[in-house]
Amino acid sequence: MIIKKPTKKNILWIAVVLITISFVLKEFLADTLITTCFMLVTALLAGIPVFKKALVALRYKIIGIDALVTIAVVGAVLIGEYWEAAAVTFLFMLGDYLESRTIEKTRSSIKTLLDQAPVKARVRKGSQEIEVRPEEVMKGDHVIVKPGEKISVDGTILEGSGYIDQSAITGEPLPVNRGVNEHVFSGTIIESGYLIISAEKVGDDTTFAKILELVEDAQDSKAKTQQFLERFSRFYTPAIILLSLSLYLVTKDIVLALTLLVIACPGALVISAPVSIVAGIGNGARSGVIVKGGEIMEKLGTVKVIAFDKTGTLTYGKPSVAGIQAFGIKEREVLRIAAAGESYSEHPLAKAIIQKAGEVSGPGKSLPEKSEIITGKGLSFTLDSVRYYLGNRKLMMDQSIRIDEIEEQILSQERKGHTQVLLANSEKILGIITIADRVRGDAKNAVSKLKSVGIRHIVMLTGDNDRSAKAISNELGLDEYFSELLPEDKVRVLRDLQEKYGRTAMVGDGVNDAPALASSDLGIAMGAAGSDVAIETADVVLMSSELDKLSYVIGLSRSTVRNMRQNIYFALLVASLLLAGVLVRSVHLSFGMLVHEFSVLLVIINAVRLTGYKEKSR
Ligand SMILES: Nc1ncnc2c1ncn2[C@@H]1O[C@H](COP(=O)(O)OP(=O)(O)OP(=O)(O)O)[C@@H](O)[C@H]1O
Ligand SMILES: [Zn+2]
Repeated sequence: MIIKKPTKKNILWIAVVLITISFVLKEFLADTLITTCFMLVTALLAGIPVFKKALVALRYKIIGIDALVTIAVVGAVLIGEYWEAAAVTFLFMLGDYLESRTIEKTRSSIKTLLDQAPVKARVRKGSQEIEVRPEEVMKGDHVIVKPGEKISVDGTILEGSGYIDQSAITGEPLPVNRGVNEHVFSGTIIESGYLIISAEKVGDDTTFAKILELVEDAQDSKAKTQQFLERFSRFYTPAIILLSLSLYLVTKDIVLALTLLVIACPGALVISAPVSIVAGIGNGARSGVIVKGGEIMEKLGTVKVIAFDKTGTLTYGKPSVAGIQAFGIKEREVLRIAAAGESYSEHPLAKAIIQKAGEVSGPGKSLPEKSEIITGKGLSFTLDSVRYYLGNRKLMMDQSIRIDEIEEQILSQERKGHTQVLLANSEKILGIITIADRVRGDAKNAVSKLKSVGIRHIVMLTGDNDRSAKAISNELGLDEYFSELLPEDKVRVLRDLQEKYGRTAMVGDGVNDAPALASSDLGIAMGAAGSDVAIETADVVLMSSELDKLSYVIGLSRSTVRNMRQNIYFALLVASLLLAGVLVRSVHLSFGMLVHEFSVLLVIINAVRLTGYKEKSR
């Protein structure tokens, strides 16, 4: 016969039976050999795991809770307090079991995430469709997804379109429409429609896998408070042993000394901070906000200043050409030259110009012979042996190209919030391309919500011109704006803000603002789904581009910190009450253990409340 290793739960049940029999015997038979035997067996059954753990901890030079309990139990047995020994070990075991069950709850959001992981994929091989596991899909495979099915790779749609529930990645509750050439993510569900996707990232490289990994790491990383508590308990437990030893030497009361050992277990205190943080981070992850660890969770709640990048963050970052003016050449020619010049640029302005040129004169365009990007100003390039300059007024001034005749006109467009891209040869201005980007629909609301949660100073940093920065700043009701900044200027401005107002968070989209994100007290990347750099460098990652998530995550952070404090104070209170009780001799060994385990449980249950945190709607 093969005996299966009994589960924790089964051992617990056996212990329940044993302790009940012991109790009945004790009450009705008083102290007989049988009674004692039952008590000892209970203590042994429930005590051995504790003893083992204590030994393991000792090997790492840690005297922990398990050691305290072991000493107390062995002591109780030695002085003939068998019932106390049985009761203490049983209660400790029960507490331990309930603890691990409840802690599971605070991690439940990770489980929800895990449940969303795709389990199968359908791949087209030749004319056949075969079903494989997601990790077997190769880059470049054509993956087929039907309604109700989960997408198993990150990739681009080759054929078809549909409504996709992206909540697993971005936390956005509403499905989005995606069609040919658009990007889709693993872990999302296609609600209606039919897609053929070219797999670009598979297995552990997908955004979904990255999120999971981040959340897991985040839950392990320790908050300051938690580190402090751990250091504290490293000295605390040996101190308690010394204390109860001296208590014994003074009073000669061994029961008193042993009781002190048990009730002084720092159990509730040690887990008070981590359970809150795990629950808080989990809540965020479910809403598409990844807070990378406890320390950041603690910092977030105390942010005084929020600095937004403009392009792509406060605006949609999808500018389009709103008008073209030409001086001495055709408008089409201005566009053609500009588009050729932008060929190698990744700048959103460049994309707008190239797109417009494509619409006007169809695909197929010329490439520049030499092209040079001038950061924060634009670029210069050579096309058909002519040297051109394309960019803002600063660029033209550097080249001593006169702009006074068109100055008034440029300023008036800029006051409307538009960006003016100027094209010139080495002598004069040839054209002006007016480019408009729209402010995000939820930006204004997000800013006022941030004010209502008490952010003192909200500012915008941009490389764009002063007039359009001002227009947007006024529209959104920002406290201040800084314009015409080079990337290194953004870093400097952030430092000034930090000095003047305190902890500063920088919100960006990760496009040309990475240095700023990295140098602020807290870097918050948004719309990060799909952008690995942003996901990796930022401290807080908003998977979607919903700006409202900012006030939500600040509220969450404050609730988490409050929850953590409640737990710590509660644990300290219980510990000191028990200590007082022991010293006036009204708390017994097993009762002390009962209260102690109960307080641990309450601390966890308090943290579980956080998993249901929602932002109050105003
Ligand atoms: N490729 C380009 N083509 C034309 N103009 C450019 C180009 N790159 C930069 N510029 C000019 O330089 C300015 C500053 O660019 P920069 O990339 O520093 O900021 P931005 O991305 O436009 O704004 P933000 O800082 O809000 O993201 C732009 O507003 C534009 O006038
Ligand atoms: Zn930017």
